[in-house]
Amino acid sequence: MSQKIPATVITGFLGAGKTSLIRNLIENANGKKLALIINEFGDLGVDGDVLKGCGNENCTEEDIVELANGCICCTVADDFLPTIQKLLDRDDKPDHIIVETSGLALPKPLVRAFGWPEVRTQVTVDGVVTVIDGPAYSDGLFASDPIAVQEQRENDENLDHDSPLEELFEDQLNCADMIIFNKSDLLADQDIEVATSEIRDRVRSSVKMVKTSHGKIDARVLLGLDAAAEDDLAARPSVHDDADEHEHDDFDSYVLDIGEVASLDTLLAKLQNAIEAHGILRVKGFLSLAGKDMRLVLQGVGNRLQHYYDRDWNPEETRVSKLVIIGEHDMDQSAITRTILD
Ligand SMILES: Nc1nc2c(ncn2[C@@H]2O[C@H](COP(=O)(O)OP(=O)(O)OP(=O)(O)O)[C@@H](O)[C@H]2O)c(=O)[nH]1
Repeated sequence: MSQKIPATVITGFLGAGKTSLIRNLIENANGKKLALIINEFGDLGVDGDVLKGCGNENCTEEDIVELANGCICCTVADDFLPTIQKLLDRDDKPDHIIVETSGLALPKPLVRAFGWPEVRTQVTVDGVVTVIDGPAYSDGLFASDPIAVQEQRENDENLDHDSPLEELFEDQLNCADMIIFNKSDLLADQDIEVATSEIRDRVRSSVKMVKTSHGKIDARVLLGLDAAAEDDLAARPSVHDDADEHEHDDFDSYVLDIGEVASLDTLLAKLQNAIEAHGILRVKGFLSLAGKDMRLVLQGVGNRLQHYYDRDWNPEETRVSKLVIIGEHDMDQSAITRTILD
């Protein structure tokens, strides 16, 4: 029998740096031919577009498949399985498959799908890599709020989990073979030490931990973990093990079309206000600026906004300015829109 193709599952919360890690991997693949399956929460397909912009021969546009119909963990049968089957049916098979889950996905149902008979004979999960947003962890974003949890429990006796963010974080840690503690450039050494030692206490002793900036890590460290995670599910407990599927009702996203931007500074100030006033978790998209030939990529994680020009607008494409906005389910979309557009 021919050797199985290794697949790496990259998981981690919204904006942790998964796409940055993959971009770095494409550029340093040591000649390996990669295929990417990119799953995104929100309808804009920003990550896929950013990665296609790399233009690298290790990973051409045809090697990148986007799955934008919600979280991969809940659409494995409809989306993931046919996609991977198509990759495996190709004449020029990839050397390694990388799957980027959405920041809200639970990794375990995806790993379980690799155990399905049609897949397991041809592919094995080389490793589950969980990317952590270092500063967000240190700011306590994933820590449960014991008082709030207790109050929720008193109102709902069936509630058996912590906050949605804490719960996701726990699942992503429990499933990991490797933890990437990212954005270490934004933290002091002492904070990194405290955070990484807390995290180490929460994961299996075999889990490797690496700190990175901008997802820069040697491909030889990231790939080749040889975990066969699909055969090792029992060691990866999930708070959702007893549920058929998990609800994404805790989170919501919408796309805002803001038209041509006259002043980037004004827009950034309004966005900052909206993020702070409405607890927006993630903003990303492309902007058309008046008088500029290039497309601007805008990325917001928590209250940190970044932007850069990625390429010229093509003469045949319509210049649009669209942002996907992701927050908890009760975010007030019309108030957010007013803050940004008025
Ligand atoms: N300062 C700093 N910024 C980073 C680092 N890694 C990623 N970023 C920035 O964080 C933002 C989000 O990075 P992505 O790589 O898109 O994160 P992601 O996990 O793919 O995001 P989602 O797919 O939306 O969940 C971008 O603006 C990146 O440039 C890092 O190590 N340091």
